[in-house]
Amino acid sequence: MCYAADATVTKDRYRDAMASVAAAVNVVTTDGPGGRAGFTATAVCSVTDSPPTLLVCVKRDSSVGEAFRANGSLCVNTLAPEHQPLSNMFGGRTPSDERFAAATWTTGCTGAPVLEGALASFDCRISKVVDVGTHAVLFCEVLEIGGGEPTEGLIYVGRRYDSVTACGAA
Ligand SMILES: NC(=O)c1ccc[n+]([C@@H]2O[C@H](COP(=O)([O-])OP(=O)(O)OC[C@H]3O[C@@H](n4cnc5c(N)ncnc54)[C@H](O)[C@@H]3O)[C@@H](O)[C@H]2O)c1
Ligand SMILES: Cc1cc2c(cc1C)N(C[C@H](O)[C@H](O)[C@H](O)COP(=O)(O)O)c1[nH]c(=O)[nH]c(=O)c1N2
Repeated sequence: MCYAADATVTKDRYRDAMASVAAAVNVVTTDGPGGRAGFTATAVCSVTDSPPTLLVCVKRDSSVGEAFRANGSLCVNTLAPEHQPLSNMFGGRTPSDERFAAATWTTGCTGAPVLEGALASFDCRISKVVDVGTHAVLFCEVLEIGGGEPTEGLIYVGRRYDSVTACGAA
């Protein structure tokens, strides 16, 4: 039985292990009094369907984090394989206006940009924020859902992109 992390559980060892965990890729957006912002996130997961709630983890020292807190709302846009270049743009070092110019957007009920062609989009009110280490965990109540039938999804695994085909899809 162990009650404390052993010395081998370093930040690098943790990241190396997490790199082997395949994850869906999302562009998370917001707009409002705190300004428009968006970033690529794999740290997104479903929490409960009653009320429909998901979570998003965002680095607290990132340039985008404050806009999400200030607006109190966001949209999770789940990416298709053709969105890989968009994922790289929203993944850092690209000015915000250039990120948004690279795709077509509509506006969700919260005012957040909704990506045209996203596999699914979840427009949400941020219901709770919990700071854990370097990240803020944003719990988000889903207010509006968009998107079509899933066919192929973009995943990130082994520090690179790949795609998966949904069972039954052509
Ligand atoms: N949760 C996150 O914040 C997260 C997730 C994926 C990628 N990234 C960022 O994207 C870039 C490329 O990542 P990579 O996968 O090629 O190599 P990497 O070695 O930086 O990350 C490997 C894996 O560790 C996890 N991870 C990375 N940074 C993290 C962080 N700060 N907090 C919690 N988990 C983290 C992710 O699952 C990631 O896929 C890096 O700058 C990385 O920080 C961040
Ligand atoms: C594939 C992939 C996956 C993630 C990221 C990157 C990439 C390439 N990044 C990093 C994040 O997108 C990047 O730091 C943003 O651009 C934040 O804005 P600034 O870095 O401050 O411009 C990221 N950041 C974060 O806070 N939570 C996450 O889940 C992820 N996931």
